[in-house]
Amino acid sequence: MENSRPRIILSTAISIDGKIATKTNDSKLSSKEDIKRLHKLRSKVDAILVGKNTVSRDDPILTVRYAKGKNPIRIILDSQGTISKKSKILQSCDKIPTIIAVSKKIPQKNLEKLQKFPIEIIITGKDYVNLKLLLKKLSKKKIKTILVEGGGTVNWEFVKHKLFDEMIVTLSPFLVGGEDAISYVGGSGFSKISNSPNLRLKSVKRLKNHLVLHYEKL
Ligand SMILES: NC(=O)c1ccc[n+]([C@@H]2O[C@H](COP(=O)([O-])OP(=O)(O)OC[C@H]3O[C@@H](n4cnc5c(N)ncnc54)[C@H](O)[C@@H]3O)[C@@H](O)[C@H]2O)c1
Ligand SMILES: Nc1nc(=O)c(N)c(NC[C@H](O)[C@H](O)[C@H](O)COP(=O)(O)O)[nH]1
Repeated sequence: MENSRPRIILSTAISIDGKIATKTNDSKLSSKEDIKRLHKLRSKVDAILVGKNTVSRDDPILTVRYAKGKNPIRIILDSQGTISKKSKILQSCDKIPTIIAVSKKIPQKNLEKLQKFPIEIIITGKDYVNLKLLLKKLSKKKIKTILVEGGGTVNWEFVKHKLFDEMIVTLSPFLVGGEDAISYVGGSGFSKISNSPNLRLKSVKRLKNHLVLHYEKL
């Protein structure tokens, strides 16, 4: 099993109270130094993966800009294929390799919209992208390492299925609060602490007021 999927690194910046964005979706938690660290890491992986909501709310481009090195392949989980034509991801897909992972439930008109772009569309899962199958397909494409950059729903899917190897959490010196603000790991959650993946703290790096915590899954 371990060899049939790429190596997965989960990477997120969180507030002290474990949020990844405010209730109005302000997610700028990283400092300049932390962004540089993130871009260096991006330059070392084969692909970056995010969920559809992160694309619609942040409009990321997911390139390497504050470090030297190549851009990884971008992978978006978007079961229904609702990504906007105007998103930076689709607007730059002629220059940066892009994979949109959709489910069999994708409406025909959304599939046709996506097919007009020079991207790869991978269809797995009945209603929702099937992560295990997707990772198997990505492995066959020689994608060996994937940096998962959230958001909370995507993080939960990887945590729930224990489909990761490393976790890098930047603890940012902010308090966000709010029942509706998105947490680092969303979804339905575990009932017992003993259900959590076992993690070993490998290193702690201080970047001024931010702490970069690096864990490995045992
Ligand atoms: N601080 C940070 O480091 C950071 C990082 C990323 C995102 N964010 C924030 O997180 C928020 C978005 O998080 P979210 O939880 O709403 O959404 P998300 O970005 O995790 O996207 C979830 C969506 O992806 C799609 N999807 C398809 N197949 C899936 C699968 N197998 N597993 C999981 N998702 C699948 C579904 O439509 C699902 O609703 C935004 O506000 C963004 O700014 C913060
Ligand atoms: N490490 C980290 N710190 C943050 O403060 C933050 N908001 C994100 N969020 C991850 C998410 O995927 C973002 O949308 C991309 O970090 C934007 O990436 P670009 O600048 O477009 O390349 N990640």
